[in-house]
Parts: sequence; C-alpha cells; structure tokens
Amino acid sequence: MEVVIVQDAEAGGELIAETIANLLRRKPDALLGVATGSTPLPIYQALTAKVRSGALDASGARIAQLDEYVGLPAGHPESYRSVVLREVVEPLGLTEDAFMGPDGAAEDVQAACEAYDLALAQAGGVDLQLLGIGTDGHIGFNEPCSSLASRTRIKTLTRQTREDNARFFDSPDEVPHHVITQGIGTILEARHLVLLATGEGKAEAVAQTVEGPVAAVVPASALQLHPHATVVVDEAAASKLKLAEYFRATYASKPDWQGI
Ligand SMILES: O=P(O)(O)OC[C@H]1O[C@](O)(CO)[C@@H](O)[C@@H]1O
Repeated sequence: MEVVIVQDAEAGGELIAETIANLLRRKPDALLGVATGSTPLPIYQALTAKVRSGALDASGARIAQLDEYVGLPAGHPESYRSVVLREVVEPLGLTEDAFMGPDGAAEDVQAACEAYDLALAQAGGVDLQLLGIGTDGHIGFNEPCSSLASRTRIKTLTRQTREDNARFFDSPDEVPHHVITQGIGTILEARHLVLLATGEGKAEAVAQTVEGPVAAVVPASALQLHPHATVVVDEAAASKLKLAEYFRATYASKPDWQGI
C-alpha cells in the first residue's frame, strides 16, 4: 500500500485527476469506478478542468458506479446514479451510454446485484476504482463487519452513516436505510484502488485502515490485501498516522515520479 500525504483536498484532487489522466492517455477506454459523497468532488473538478482546457481527451472513458441507495424514486437528485451523472459523466462530456451502475429500483434486488457484478466483469473489469472512506471505515457502503470476500449485494446502513449523509437530504428521515454496494471482494478486483480521505473526521478511520490489522470491522483495511492500492490523505486526515514522517519521506524520495 502506498500512502501519499498532500497539503489539502484540492492537492489530493489534482494528484488523483492527473493519475486518471495518465491512465486515459495509456488506455482511452479505461473503466473508471467512481465514488460519491463530498470527498471525491475535487477529483472530478480537476479532471473536468483538464478536459475543458484540452489537456485531456476523456471521450472514450467508461464510468462505473460503486454503490446506490435502495428505494429512492427514479431521478431523485441524491440517488447516486443522479450524482454520478451530474458530477462526473456530464462534466466530462460523456453520455449515459458510457455509464453503468446497479439498479436501485429493481424488484429483485439480489438479481440486480448479481447482474451488476457480471456486467463489470464483462466490461473487462475496473481499471481504477476511486474510494472515499466513511467515518466508520466503510468503503462503498460496506459497513463494519462486511465480509472481506463480499460481492455486490444489499446492505443496511448504520445509524452513523445515515447521520453522516443526512446533509444531502431535506430531512434525516429521508436517508434510505438500505443500499446496494459493490462488495469488498468486488472492489478488490479493480486493477488499481485509489482512496482519498480529507479532514480530521477521517483521521481515526485512516489510521486503522493503514496501520491497523486487516479486519472486517474496518472494511477499508481490506486495501492492505490489494497489490496496487494508493491512499491519498490530506494533513488533517493523516494526523493520527504514526508513520506519517516515513510516508512523507518515501514519497519525496521518488525522483522520477510519474503519478500514483
Ligand atoms: O466523502 P464523504 O461524503 O465523507 O463520504 C464517505 C464515503 O461514504 C459514501 O458516501 C458511501 O458510499 C461514499 O460515497 C464516500 O466515499
């Protein structure tokens, strides 16, 4: 696992956007797995700026959703499908044809989950999966004690996560209780995992993810099992890392650094 400490969220967004840009220059039809929430927004803004300035042609990119609420009406502005279309697909000049996600309104949710795992595999697998992290250590919506081998499935949100996400809704009661999420086993199949964490509220979860044992109670700790996982944290989110100085020195010592 590579840990990169950056000054702030904007720097993290720029670093990861450049990594994605390099991937798309090598592989124009790369499948990008995208996360929602507040954390990845600086990445999408930096990536969009590259496209608009002509520094990057992202027209062949394909976008895959990480998770979705169950039970929101179709077209709800806070469904993750709506968020990804609004924050990623449209700004990059892509169409819905380039987008894939699980069906949160399916009658048979389990079948929809299995269909999504199959669709990801048939699309050649995710090249780079962006991840945020919950204050409880979740990735996607894999709450604590999710199986580290789990596949895409329905999950129940913890009270903490519903409280954390209430800011996106008119009332806390509107936050759905259930979600579809790529499983941890599904996420681990992506070729490169890039987790961004910013702010002091994520510091404890980051410390447990990076320096704690691999444990289902901290789902993000599963990144330790992946051969190419990069954790990008700002100074605030890095504040509880015992090895912070080591991580800074390691990163600074890479003379011909080409991206993460
Ligand atoms: O970035 P935020 O808004 O703190 O959310 C943390 C994580 O929880 C989720 O909202 C759950 O999927 C992710 O989108 C995000 O990575």
